[in-house]
Amino acid sequence: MYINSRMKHFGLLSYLKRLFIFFPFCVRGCVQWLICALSVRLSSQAEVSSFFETNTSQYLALVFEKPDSYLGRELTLDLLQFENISVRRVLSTEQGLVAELGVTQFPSCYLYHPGGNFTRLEVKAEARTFYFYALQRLPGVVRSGKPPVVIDVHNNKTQEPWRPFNSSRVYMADLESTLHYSLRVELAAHTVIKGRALNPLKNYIGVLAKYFPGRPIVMNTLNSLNSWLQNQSQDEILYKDFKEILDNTAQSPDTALPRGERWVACQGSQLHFRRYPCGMWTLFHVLTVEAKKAEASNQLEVPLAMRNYIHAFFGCRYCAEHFDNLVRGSLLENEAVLWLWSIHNEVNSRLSGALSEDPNFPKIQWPSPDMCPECHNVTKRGEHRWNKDKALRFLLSYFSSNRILPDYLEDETQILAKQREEHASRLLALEAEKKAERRVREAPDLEIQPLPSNPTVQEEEEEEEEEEGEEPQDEAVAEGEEEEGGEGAVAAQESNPWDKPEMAGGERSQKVRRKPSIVGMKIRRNMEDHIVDLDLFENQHFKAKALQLAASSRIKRRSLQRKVEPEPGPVFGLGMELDGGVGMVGLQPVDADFDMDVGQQRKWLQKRDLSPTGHWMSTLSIGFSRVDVSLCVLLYFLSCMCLLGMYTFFQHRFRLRRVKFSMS
Ligand SMILES: Cc1cc2nc3c(=O)[nH]c(=O)nc-3n(C[C@H](O)[C@H](O)[C@H](O)COP(=O)(O)OP(=O)(O)OC[C@H]3O[C@@H](n4cnc5c(N)ncnc54)[C@H](O)[C@@H]3O)c2cc1C
Repeated sequence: MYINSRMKHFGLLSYLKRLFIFFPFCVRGCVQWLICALSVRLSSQAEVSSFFETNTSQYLALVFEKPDSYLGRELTLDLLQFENISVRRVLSTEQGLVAELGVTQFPSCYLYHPGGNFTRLEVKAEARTFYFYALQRLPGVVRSGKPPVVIDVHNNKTQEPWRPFNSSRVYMADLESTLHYSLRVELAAHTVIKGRALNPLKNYIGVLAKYFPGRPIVMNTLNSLNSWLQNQSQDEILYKDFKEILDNTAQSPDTALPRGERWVACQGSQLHFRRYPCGMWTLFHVLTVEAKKAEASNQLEVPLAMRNYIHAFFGCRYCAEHFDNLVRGSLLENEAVLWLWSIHNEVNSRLSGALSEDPNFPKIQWPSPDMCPECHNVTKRGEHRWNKDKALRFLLSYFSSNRILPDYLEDETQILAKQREEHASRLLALEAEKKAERRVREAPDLEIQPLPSNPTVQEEEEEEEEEEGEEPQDEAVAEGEEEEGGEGAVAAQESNPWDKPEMAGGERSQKVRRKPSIVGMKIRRNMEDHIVDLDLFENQHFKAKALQLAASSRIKRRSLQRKVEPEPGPVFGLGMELDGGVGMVGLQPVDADFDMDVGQQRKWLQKRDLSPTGHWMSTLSIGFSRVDVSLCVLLYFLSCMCLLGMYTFFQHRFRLRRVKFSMS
């Protein structure tokens, strides 16, 4: 009996649970059906002729079809989220309109313009995909709430100059920019690369050295990185050692990877759109195609290297997780080119209309019917099918190394000259430092004070707090310095967002240790000192930048507060919120002068990604000064007192009334 009732109870519970799970889907289905039923309208000649008197749409798309066709309904649903276009079904039985336009083919689509004229929509096949693609690309048709960004072709001071490009070609400048970003910025967030992250790095550099179709100077760099990595027998490497090979500090001839980013086909209409993630996709498509052409014995080498690199290092952890799940769920076919293409299309379909989508470069199922009409097939029932053989042929040609355009590339001799200059100035700085140290040693009466000559923003803020009579809160920097190479050291570096871009690993700790001698010199600077103290100069320069940045980021944070904060969205490298995030800060800062460096990226990764609690804490405390908080507490206290006062007042009145009542 008891068991029976328990069973019933259990059955009811599981029923409720199921209901709870499926309820949202049922509601969604019903809502979609309702929307469809309400918005799919049959049009008559009378309605069409008066359409523009009551509507502000720029176009009216008339889908002429047989009564049993679903095309008009599907297109109405597809285009519901677009502005400036309306869709109407016109049945073949609607004699008036059919005769007026002389329609003989069902289905077919006609556009009705405000001027009163009709034009037939030309598509390769009378099918949903083709119609949808053609209609959403009509001038003026935009996704609701996403107006296209007007690209200012003429350079304005805050944006990079727009580089005109051919949208059906791949550019080497994008690929080199991706390498620069990946190797100098993304990897630099990891002071020590060890354990399970080391193999992905080795494989990534391995496939780059094998298949990257780069210029000789870049290939020399990739090859030296690859052989250096393969010779590392320990299970960890320091990023700063990796960087020395990358920057060719040994000055091997004709070896360099250009610095900086020059996005061309991966340019976005705003600085937070496209760029590095676009470059990453392009790079991996190129590598898979090159591996295929080289008839590599292991066709999975590139997809696996990509998956593991993304998993271990990709700046947008949210994207990496999604990608991981996608790859796990997909069949890693032997045909790597097609595999990556279909995975990419799945990502495109998920992100279509998301906040991270550049309105000027909408996410589509790629290649579009315009780019490769033969890649698209339509079944007899009007369904879309990919022609995979044609798609493979298209991909092999599109990403082929001999079609990659060299436009906008920095000249090789310039790159090498710059590298030599940098090397020379680095040597000069080292020499200056050594001289300074020698001077300190030779002058024993010098008072050595280990003052930090490069205060971080955090330290600045602490100083401010100390001035206000409060204790500094964070001692991570000091602790980190003591534990070089350990977690503390990482924390110390991560807590300093204004580190120089090329400073990583134990380098900073070493620098801090060297400081006393230089700081000591600072006190006696009045003595005619001809040594150029580059450290001091750089410190001042970075400090000024840091303060400027801190001010601008404070302003940004305050303005962001006014927006609705969604769930913590994915953080892309330097803080790009994608796919449901706010989409506020890009891979490149909004101000071109504002060089986001390694330290900043570390701070972003640490604050916004690696530690979700930290993210929320920082989100909660954004923009509230101590005065705000005190005012809040004061107001809270006053309202409590007011409530208490009212309560006692009414209690007193009621008591008086009760007394009066009992007396009478
Ligand atoms: C591994 C990975 C995972 C990501 N996950 C997310 C995520 O979860 N959320 C998020 O918001 N963003 C994510 N991104 C970023 C996102 O996919 C886009 O890269 C970014 O929004 C820029 O889009 P885009 O318009 O430049 O085109 P991209 O999708 O970056 O494509 C770059 C270029 O590749 C070509 N192309 C497009 N589709 C295909 C295809 N199917 N096959 C071959 N070539 C194609 C086109 O020429 C296109 O211009 C991810 C990026 C990567 C590399």
